Amino acid sequence: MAESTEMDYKSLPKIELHAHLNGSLSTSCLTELYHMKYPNTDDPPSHINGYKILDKFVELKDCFERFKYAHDLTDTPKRLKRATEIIINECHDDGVVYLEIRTTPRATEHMTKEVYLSTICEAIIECHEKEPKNPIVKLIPSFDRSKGVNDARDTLDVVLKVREKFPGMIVGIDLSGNPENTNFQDFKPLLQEARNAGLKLTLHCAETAGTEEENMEMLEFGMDRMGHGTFMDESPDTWLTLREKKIPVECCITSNLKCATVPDITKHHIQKLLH
Ligand SMILES: CNc1ncnc2c1ncn2[C@@H]1O[C@H](COP(=O)(O)O)[C@@H](O)[C@H]1O
Repeated sequence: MAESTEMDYKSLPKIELHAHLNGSLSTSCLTELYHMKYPNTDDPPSHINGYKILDKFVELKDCFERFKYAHDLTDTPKRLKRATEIIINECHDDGVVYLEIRTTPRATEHMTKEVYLSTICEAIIECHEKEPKNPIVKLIPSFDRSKGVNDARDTLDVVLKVREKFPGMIVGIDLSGNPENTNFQDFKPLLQEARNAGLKLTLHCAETAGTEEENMEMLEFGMDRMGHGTFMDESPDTWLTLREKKIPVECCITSNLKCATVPDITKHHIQKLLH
């Protein structure tokens, strides 16, 4: 009988470079966190069924709504730590050998932004101590555009402080969040400051149609990697500049195959990049 030539894709070593922490929680992880937060309750309501995008096509703003229930469940150091551990373990099971987790430091009723970031760093270290075969994990704090520039200012101060406590852990800054009604210009000085401090930059860009001017401004400002770049090919100039500058584009298919965050638009985007 002929030997099976089927490839074991799971065990192939992989790198995962675009994992938003609160966007990478599998359904079983969300369920566990739900029971930690709401003990003695029935199973979570059906909306905790992962990030499954049930509609054929969702608008960008709908995606951001979906993070609210993850944010509700990762609002204490204990649950945030558990969420981090689960992501790392699930990535390990998926054959990931190098993982960059990105996340927006969030102050909640139960923790400051500094505690938020430190908790994740501690979880990363503990995971490695418990299981040295776990992936190498680095952290990329995010500026959420929708929260404005003052929030990002505050975040950068915290990031630089936490970086001192956990040397080698924080490798860059991500610009993400809903770009609607925000202006890239406002974030430039802070991003430059981060760059001067030795942090790499990954910027979500061209997330919606009709932002050619801003896309070019971002390309001219420069970045080490681009998040999504979904509508980048709308103008030949920006498309060419992207290619000339050889900026790697991160396609957010899903950080974890257990989450179903693959909207049609991402598939379309991948096809464009491949051609
Ligand atoms: C089209 N896709 C996207 N575009 C832009 N930003 C996105 C995103 N998907 C996720 N985020 C950003 O990541 C946060 C959730 O993870 P963290 O709380 O940071 O761990 C979202 O609230 C959003 O700010």
